[in-house]
Amino acid sequence: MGGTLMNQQNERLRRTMMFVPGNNPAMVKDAGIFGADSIMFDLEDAVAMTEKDAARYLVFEALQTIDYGNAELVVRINGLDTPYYENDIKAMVKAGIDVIRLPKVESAEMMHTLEKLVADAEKNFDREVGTTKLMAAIESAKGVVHANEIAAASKRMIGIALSAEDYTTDMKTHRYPDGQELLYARNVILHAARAAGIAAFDTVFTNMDDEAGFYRETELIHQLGFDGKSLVNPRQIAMVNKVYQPTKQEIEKAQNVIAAIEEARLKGSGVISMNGQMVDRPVVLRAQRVMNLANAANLVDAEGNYIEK
Ligand SMILES: CC(=O)SCCNC(=O)CCNC(=O)[C@H](O)C(C)(C)COP(=O)(O)OP(=O)(O)OC[C@H]1O[C@@H](n2cnc3c(N)ncnc32)[C@H](O)[C@@H]1OP(=O)(O)O
Ligand SMILES: O=C([O-])CC(=O)C(=O)O
Ligand SMILES: [Mg+2]
Repeated sequence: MGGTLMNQQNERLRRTMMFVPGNNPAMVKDAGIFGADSIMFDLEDAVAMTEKDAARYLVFEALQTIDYGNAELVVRINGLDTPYYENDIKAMVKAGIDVIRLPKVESAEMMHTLEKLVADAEKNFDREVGTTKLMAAIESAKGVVHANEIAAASKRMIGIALSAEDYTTDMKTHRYPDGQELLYARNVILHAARAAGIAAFDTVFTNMDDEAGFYRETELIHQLGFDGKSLVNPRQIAMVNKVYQPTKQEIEKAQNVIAAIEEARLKGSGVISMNGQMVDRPVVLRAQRVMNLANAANLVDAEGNYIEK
């Protein structure tokens, strides 16, 4: 079973992974001020062919000079079928990027190719081998069919993401408000990620004027169990955080569960009854995730009291 009590407590939250076009100096400069859990510099589809070198150079410089605080730094490199990915990998590893996201992944072999190039770059640029983490974007039927092996392709994997714009094109459909066309892919990707013990990310929502639609989609993927979502705009960050923020009642219940299990543990037991409800390991793990989310949303003070907002 994935995750001990300890690493659940320390789990890095990845609710919001915001795309930042790698060739836009103003956006690259300010990307850290919006509070995204992960900032994802894009060298792929947000960047025109004529701008590929300029974007790589800009992101490389930004990574050396700008303080992005606690945000995880991710770069979406160009695909393995382009002339750009090798230079992307070298520059990003040299700059010390946290995570490389490979787009349009269809097999574990593609991740192995990436891993080999990343390891070579780490050796060349004196970075500790294994420190650059990887993730895969699944954007086609073939990618969905191979999601299990992709998710388990490397020890460096931190997550897999659904990329619904390319995926719906591949499936000869398009995106509908109710998301029925994505239900299978979402569930496959989520199960592949959970089975491999890594994170699952939902896709971007591109209609900036449809707030109700954005909330509807975010509530759905939260209910399914996704860690979070790829985003295209800073305004979407607060909306995702709102959906992922636990309620006062959920927080109080989680605190009671954690207190009860501590008491049980002191008595040498792993299970206890709380108001007639059995509390055991899975209940405790869920409670710890609630507290992790509550702390990230600054909803509890140092004494554990709920902060009314
Ligand atoms: C299918 C795919 O591959 S999707 C992934 C690739 N796509 C992208 O990376 C697109 C990223 N997003 C964007 O470029 C923009 O948000 C757009 C084009 C969608 C909308 O642009 P706008 O209408 O100008 O956005 P908006 O008015 O909300 O911008 C407000 C501020 O946030 C900034 N901003 C907007 N999006 C981003 C972003 N993704 N990253 C950083 N800053 C951003 C704007 O520069 C603006 O800053 P300012 O007030 O200092 O001028
Ligand atoms: O990763 C994403 O959500 C954006 C993307 O490339 C796609 O939807 O094709
Ligand atoms: Mg895509």
